[in-house]
Amino acid sequence: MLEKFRHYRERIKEGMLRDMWRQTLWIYEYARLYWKQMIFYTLLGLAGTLVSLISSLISRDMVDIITGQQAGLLARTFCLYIGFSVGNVLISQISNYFANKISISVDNAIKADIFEKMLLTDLESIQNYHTGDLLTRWSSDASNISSGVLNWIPNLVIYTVRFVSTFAVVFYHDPMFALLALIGMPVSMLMSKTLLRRMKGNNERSAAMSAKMSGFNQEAFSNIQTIKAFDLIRLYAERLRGLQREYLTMKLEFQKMSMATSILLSIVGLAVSYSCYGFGIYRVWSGAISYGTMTMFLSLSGSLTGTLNQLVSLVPTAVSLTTSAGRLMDILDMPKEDFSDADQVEQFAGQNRSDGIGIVFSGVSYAYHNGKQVFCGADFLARPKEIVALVGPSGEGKTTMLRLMLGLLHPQEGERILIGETDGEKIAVDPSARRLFSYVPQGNTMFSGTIAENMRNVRPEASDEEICEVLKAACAWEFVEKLPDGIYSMVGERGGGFSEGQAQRLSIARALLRRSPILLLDEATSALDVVTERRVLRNIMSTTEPRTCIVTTHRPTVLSICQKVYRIREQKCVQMQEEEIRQMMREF
Ligand SMILES: Nc1ncnc2c1ncn2[C@@H]1O[C@H](COP(=O)(O)OP(=O)(O)OP(=O)(O)O)[C@@H](O)[C@H]1O
Repeated sequence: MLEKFRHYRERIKEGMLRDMWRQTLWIYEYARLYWKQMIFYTLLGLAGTLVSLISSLISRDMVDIITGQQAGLLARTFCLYIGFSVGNVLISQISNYFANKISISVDNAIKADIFEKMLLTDLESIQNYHTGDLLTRWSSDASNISSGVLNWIPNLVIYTVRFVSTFAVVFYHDPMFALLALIGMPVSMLMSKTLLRRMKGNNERSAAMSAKMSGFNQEAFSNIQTIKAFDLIRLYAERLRGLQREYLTMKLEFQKMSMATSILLSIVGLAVSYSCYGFGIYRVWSGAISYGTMTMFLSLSGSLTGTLNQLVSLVPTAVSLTTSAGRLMDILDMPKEDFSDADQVEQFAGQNRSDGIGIVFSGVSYAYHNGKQVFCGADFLARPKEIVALVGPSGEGKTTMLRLMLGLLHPQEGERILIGETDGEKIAVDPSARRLFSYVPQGNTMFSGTIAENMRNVRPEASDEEICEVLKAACAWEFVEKLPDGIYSMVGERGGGFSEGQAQRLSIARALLRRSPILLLDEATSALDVVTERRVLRNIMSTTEPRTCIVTTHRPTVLSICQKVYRIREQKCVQMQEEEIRQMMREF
């Protein structure tokens, strides 16, 4: 016995069972937040069980009164029976209503929590996952957890209580009959053991397949233009069919296992009910029990077998629950961004509101997780209110430098600090300091909604006048004012309905509205003509806000309005001399 216990303890510590245990503890952390809902849900289930048990007892009395084996008031028993049957229906409907209400609110709460935690995850770590995969984990796996949290534990309690109470009632009337109703139990137990092993692998494969399909669909739908332009419709349609075939083969394989399980369980169920049936007839024939008791036995033996199967079916649910928990834990266990310095940043921002904020990098080295070394001892300085350009060949590290400034990436070596006008004031660059930046990344980053909604994403209290003002500064007003709905015109997904240059100007306007002391423009004016580009940059710097501006560019025309130019090359960031800049402009 002790040996067996040690054996199981060892198995729990290593391998699959250890993972399942860890995942169960993780689910428990969520489950305990919703204990009140779970108790309520459980009580509803138990009330249903109680009412249906009482109905069975009344039905027994009723049959016995009709067949003359028991004296009693038929009308009263009949009314009671009808009353309890209606009560049963009402309780099950009310219980469904509350179960739905609780289920949706718990699902919402868990999803909102997981959504926020996913967004707080370190950028580089989370970007290792395909967005389709992330979406599947957030939607399907989180739903699985919420329904599991709510159903699994209460159902375990409800089914166990139902099983024990039904068994007790039958046992009280006829112990032999009760034991007969349980002859299927060893088979069910054996099945649950086999199911546990097989289901774990199946669930993992199934989740990976769903992530693959969701990734494929999401990528295909967001690249319809490219698929059409390269005449890839047939190729993509064929790829989808390939994925569907793979999905079908996998599902059929699972289905075969489920069929075998169901057939076996049904045969056992049939054997049990026929044995009970035969035994019941024998007991009535021998005068040991009444007709009413036999009817009750038959319905309760069915309920016993049914409840046992429901208990067994909790095994695959538990496995799927822990698999989902494992998939979410992969994401949620990754490093999180730390916003604990928010107060310090607030204070620093207040002290430097009128003089502006600059940024200094000293000896910064950075390599991406895949080992790609981008910087090795790089230095950079932008004093408050300066406009500084970052130039360099494609792929040398300009965008990476801006991500390091935003605290989205963390250098392996070196120091990044934000400075005020006087040298004494400084704070470290970290996620809390991100609120001091406005960023216009490469590509189209507008959200779907109106222009005004896009603007108010960064400053909800902005008035229409303020929005028009920044649109003018970004040279976007000239096309927005011609739109029939002005700032209330709709922007499609990823800036749909606007040209690349127009979307860039809208993005710049949005960044300006944020009124941050440091503005980062990552080739944000690349789609504009040279004259508009210069006008935009001049407007940005001529506003009354004390703004430091860092621009990455491939176009030397911008350089003449910059106070400093840094060149990124061979993992270093070096300030260019006047003559070098002039030479660069001449060669362009
Ligand atoms: N998420 C990432 N993981 C691994 N390597 C990356 C990642 N992002 C960029 N890189 C690599 O880092 C290097 C610098 O990329 P970065 O985007 O900073 O260049 P860039 O100078 O901005 O280029 P461009 O002018 O073309 O925009 C490139 O070699 C790129 O392959």
